[in-house]
Amino acid sequence: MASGIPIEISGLTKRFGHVTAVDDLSFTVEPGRVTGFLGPNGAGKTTTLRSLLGLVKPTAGTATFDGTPYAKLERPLETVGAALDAAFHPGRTARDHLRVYATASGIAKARVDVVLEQVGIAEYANRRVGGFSLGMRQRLALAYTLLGDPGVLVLDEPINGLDPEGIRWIRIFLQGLAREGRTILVSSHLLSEVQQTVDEVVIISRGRLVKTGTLSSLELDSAPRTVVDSPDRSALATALDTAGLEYTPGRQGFIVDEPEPGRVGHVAFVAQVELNSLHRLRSGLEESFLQLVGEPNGPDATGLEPAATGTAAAEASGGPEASGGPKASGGPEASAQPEASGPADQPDAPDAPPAATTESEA
Ligand SMILES: Nc1ncnc2c1ncn2[C@@H]1O[C@H](COP(=O)(O)OP(=O)(O)OP(=O)(O)O)[C@@H](O)[C@H]1O
Repeated sequence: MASGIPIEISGLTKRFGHVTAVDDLSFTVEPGRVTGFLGPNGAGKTTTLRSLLGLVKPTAGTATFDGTPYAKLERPLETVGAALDAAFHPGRTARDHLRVYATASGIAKARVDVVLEQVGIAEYANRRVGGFSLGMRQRLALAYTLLGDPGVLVLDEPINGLDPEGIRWIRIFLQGLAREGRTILVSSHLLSEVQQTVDEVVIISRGRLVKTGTLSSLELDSAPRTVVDSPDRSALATALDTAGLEYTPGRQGFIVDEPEPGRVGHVAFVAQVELNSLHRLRSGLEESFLQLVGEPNGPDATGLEPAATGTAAAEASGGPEASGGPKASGGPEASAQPEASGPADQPDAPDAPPAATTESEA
């Protein structure tokens, strides 16, 4: 096995005509762990990966493997295994599909059966790929990436289309490869899809970096808050204001920017405000992710509907923009999403290698 080396993205920018797909993006992916490359549809993930693999020419910046661009790698397939836009000849068997690439790359044919075994489809080696399920195709694409036993794997949405058993399998498989010291970069538009698989996350939105770090650091961002309600919301709002607690009104009460319900209860007690609800609200990882990429799940991602404007609570709290609400980083454009269309330059050519080699610019 080739040793894992870092993937280095530095100041990467890619414009297609007037569309800025990737905007001054910088991050590093280290060996020995599985890194999730996350962002909603159209965020620029595929463009970044294609830049990394030399399939599109960056407008600015670099994307390298420990300083070396893909095109300059001496033995690319034995350094980097990449599955982007996997396309298969439907009439060819899984074994033949891999043999073609092994032969073209000077890789021993014996590797074909090794990798088919590794990804768990050895028993289908002589079946035509045309009859494969999406999950089997995903495994075949993965087998291709492993042909050269590379130290780096770059996988675009490898979990998409897998059933729960397939997801469990790929999680254990990728983590095993990472523990061997490989660098594993896995893209996905759904955090929930990869959260069991990845150790680190790189999150982008509209071509820009919004967060890098461990999955647990993202968990910290989804800090718990307290939901509290009273028959006298106006008095409760005054009590919260007096105590300096920040909050957002919801139909089921106020969502207070305070993790300890006991503290909120104490504030109400001191102000002699009767409560009829007091509990902790833990927002999920997925919500935290959606906040980061500027896609809050509705006006009140907590699941609590906002109070009608003009109620005592809303007035007392300063209305729906009061702090204590979701900390979306997307600003006023948070809901404006770029078109979710993928590159138009990915022909499903039956004989094309999994990494297509064309580029079109809008
Ligand atoms: N070849 C191209 N020509 C024109 N625009 C493109 C091209 N490739 C990508 N884009 C645009 O660049 C933006 C980023 O697209 P990209 O496919 O990189 O995002 P993504 O995060 O991979 O999304 P998805 O998960 O939907 O594939 C989108 O607005 C897309 O329409």
